[in-house]
Amino acid sequence: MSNSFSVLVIDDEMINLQIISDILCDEVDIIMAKSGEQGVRKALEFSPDLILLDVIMPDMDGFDTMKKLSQDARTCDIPVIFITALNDIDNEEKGLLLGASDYIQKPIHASIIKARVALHLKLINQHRILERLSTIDPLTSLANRRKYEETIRSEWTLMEELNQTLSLAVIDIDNFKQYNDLYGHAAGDIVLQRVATVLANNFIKNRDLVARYGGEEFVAIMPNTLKEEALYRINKCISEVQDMAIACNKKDKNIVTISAGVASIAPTRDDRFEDLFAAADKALYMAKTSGKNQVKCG
Ligand SMILES: Nc1nc2c(ncn2[C@@H]2O[C@H](COP(=O)(O)OP(=O)(O)OP(=O)(O)O)[C@@H](O)[C@H]2O)c(=O)[nH]1
Repeated sequence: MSNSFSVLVIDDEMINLQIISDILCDEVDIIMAKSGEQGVRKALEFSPDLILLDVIMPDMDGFDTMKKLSQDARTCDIPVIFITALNDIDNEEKGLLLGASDYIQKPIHASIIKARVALHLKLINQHRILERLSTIDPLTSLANRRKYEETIRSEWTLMEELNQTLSLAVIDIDNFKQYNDLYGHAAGDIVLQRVATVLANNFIKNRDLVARYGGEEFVAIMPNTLKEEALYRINKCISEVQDMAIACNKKDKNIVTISAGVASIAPTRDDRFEDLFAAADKALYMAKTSGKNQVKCG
């Protein structure tokens, strides 16, 4: 595979699969499926960017295939374009009401298929850019608070279902006001970026998420992570920031450090993720009042 987009084509006629593939293969990677069932399987396996779906097929027709795709959280957001010989208004309406992004009538015209697919890929690209802009902190390139809120909710639910431990760390740069006052806001921004890089390099397991919560405060979500492991990883971050030895006081050579609070829980229906954050935040307060440059547990 070499193109930046992949398109799954589902059609029971091999000749149609071949024609559509020949039309699009210079612009996109093509995945072919010869039935609705195979199409659903390949959609799950390859997560294509777009699906071109025939309507009239034996066993599971295009409409049923569309219903199956929209019932699964892993495939429901993949845009679908029907390509069909059914050219009456009722079926077109039915396809669009099922959630299809477009409806192209057969016989296949290369220029129409190319233009419609290009249009939808452009929309998909724009959607991704917007999504990225709305979830990334521009200064540090970490996830932003919005993404954190979204992720903590979904991980909380998943950890409850799987009966696994969720660890959360709240991390804050020490004496940052003093640093800003001494070296200026632009230099402070560079410190934020360097600390963010340390955190990003240490929270890379499975579905870990590290986000800039606001100002000089960060959060790290560690799904399926026990408190001991969370503490080990946070202590590693604290050491690495210290080892960078970013000077923060010209006279006595103080350096930039971070403090953190960690809390862990295997959530049950009676627990609230807001309380996990509050416990980690309280532990951060203890770390600050105990001398900073350390982690405490909630
Ligand atoms: N350069 C820069 N500074 C920021 C940014 N966001 C917040 N700050 C600064 O972070 C500092 C936070 O100060 P405080 O809340 O007093 O915290 P602190 O000085 O680190 O004190 P402790 O947390 O108790 O160690 C303030 O000076 C804010 O202006 C940012 O995006 N860039």
